[in-house]
Amino acid sequence: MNPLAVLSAKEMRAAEQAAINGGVASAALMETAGKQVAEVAKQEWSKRPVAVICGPGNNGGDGFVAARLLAEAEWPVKVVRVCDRETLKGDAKLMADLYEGEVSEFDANALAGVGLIIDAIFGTGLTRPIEGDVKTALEAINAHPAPVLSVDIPSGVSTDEGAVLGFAIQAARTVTFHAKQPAHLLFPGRALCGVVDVVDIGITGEFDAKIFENHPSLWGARFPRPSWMGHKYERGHVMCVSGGPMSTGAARLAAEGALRIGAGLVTMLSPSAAAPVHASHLTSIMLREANTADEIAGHMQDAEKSNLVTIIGPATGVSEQTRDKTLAILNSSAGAVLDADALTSFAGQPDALFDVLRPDDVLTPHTGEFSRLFSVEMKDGGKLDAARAASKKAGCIVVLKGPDTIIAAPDGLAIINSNAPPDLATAGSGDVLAGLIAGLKAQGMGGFEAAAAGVWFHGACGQTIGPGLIAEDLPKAVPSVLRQLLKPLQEQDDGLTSQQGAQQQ
Ligand SMILES: NC(=O)C1=CN([C@@H]2O[C@H](COP(=O)(O)OP(=O)(O)OC[C@H]3O[C@@H](n4cnc5c(N)ncnc54)[C@H](O)[C@@H]3O)[C@@H](O)[C@H]2O)[C@H](O)CC1
Ligand SMILES: [K+]
Repeated sequence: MNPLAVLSAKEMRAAEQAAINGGVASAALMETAGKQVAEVAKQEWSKRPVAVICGPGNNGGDGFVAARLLAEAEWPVKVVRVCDRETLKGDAKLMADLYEGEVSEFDANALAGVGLIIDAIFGTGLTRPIEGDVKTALEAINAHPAPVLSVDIPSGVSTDEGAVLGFAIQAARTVTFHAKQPAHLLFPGRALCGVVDVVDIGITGEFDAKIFENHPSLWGARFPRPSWMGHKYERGHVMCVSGGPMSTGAARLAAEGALRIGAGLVTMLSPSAAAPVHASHLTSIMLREANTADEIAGHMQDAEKSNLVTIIGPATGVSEQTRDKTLAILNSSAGAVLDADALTSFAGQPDALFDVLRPDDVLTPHTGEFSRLFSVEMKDGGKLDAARAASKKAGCIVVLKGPDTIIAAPDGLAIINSNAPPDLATAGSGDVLAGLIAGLKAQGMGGFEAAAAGVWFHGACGQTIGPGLIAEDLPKAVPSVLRQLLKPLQEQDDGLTSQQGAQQQ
């Protein structure tokens, strides 16, 4: 299975069942899961009194295994149950029976003197909000100074959404099995996991995953690279529609993003009144006047020949005019990246936009713009489903921005990004992102991959700069990230060339 695959709770159960059908004993999976938890505890922490808190299901079963193995390794172990003994069944009961030490019920003294807490209360089987005695136990764990190692997922976090169901554990580290689940990548779940270790428990076989964690290995092979014999006209053209004279910076940030990521030509389409402002800033980016939707349409005419992709939205203003300009782009053969005001200009009449979007167009809303366009209220944990549903509804690629940006395609595929530092939450940062995506699309990447690669680049540039970052820094950081990304790909090429040379000799 692709190591970047992200499985839902249901898919995880199906993968587990497939392994069992293939001849692996379910108790063996649980034994390995518990063993891996104990191994992580031993690797990460020195020997110390540990409390293993076990819940009613198989997550608790993993906890009993970890407790037995840590006790065998002579750790002082205390097992505390947050359920009635009778509720344990199947493999969990078997593992509870195999644990020979004392098991107590959770009370005020349960955590006295412990230096590590293993949270094996709930995993993928959490179905309802945490309340009552269980909540009291979770509160006591969070209030205790010892670090928490969560089994599979911090108890209280919903696997498929990363939302807190009533109350949740704050872990220092989380050991999960076989593959990550959405909650390990989506906030607030991701922050509650601490460091996530994905460990092998012996589940093999292919799985047709629909969700992936963003990484160059998903799209690196299709990432554009300049060739020796190529010229700028083969590297695509990005046009960027500017706002008025007092709002030109956003479009310039987008244009710079597009040029830095490698688009061969970038042109600013500016209202006449704003053209002098741009003229005093732009050097390698071309400047053309375009005041109306018709004039924009005129610039789109040779779109196919130059592989033109047009960005509209950054500070273009929420207006009928922006709507008409957007429609002019979508009714041409130019590709489109629609951001900010271009999206909000269709709030209340989204079908006028959805009817003309093409599958490869890219929308890049932040949560507020998304809610306005798709008329949905965003709740904690609703993001992944909302982005996938929106992509289907709009019939194009949707990039729902945030600390855990989702890139969704109409066929249900989704990528969750995980490399964005919080420093990226700054004015103009999203404008650069629109430019990066358009620049990659103009160079021939499909909308979905261009969006995933653009989002990853944006995060990597943010990491390169770090604290103090302003949006103007992002295009400047692109070359160093490009160098890092293309180096291994270049080495692969060099390897191939030398192999071919050897074969020819
Ligand atoms: N995926 C794998 O291949 C493996 C997973 N393992 C572990 O198994 C758990 C999932 O186990 P499951 O029994 O399905 O669920 P839980 O242990 O999370 O708990 C279910 C249990 O809890 C009750 N319950 C649910 N919500 C609440 C609530 N809010 N309050 C009280 N009680 C609640 C529910 O009724 C059930 O009784 C997975 O996470 C892994 O840790 C295997 O061990 C290895 C293979
Ligand atoms: K847990």
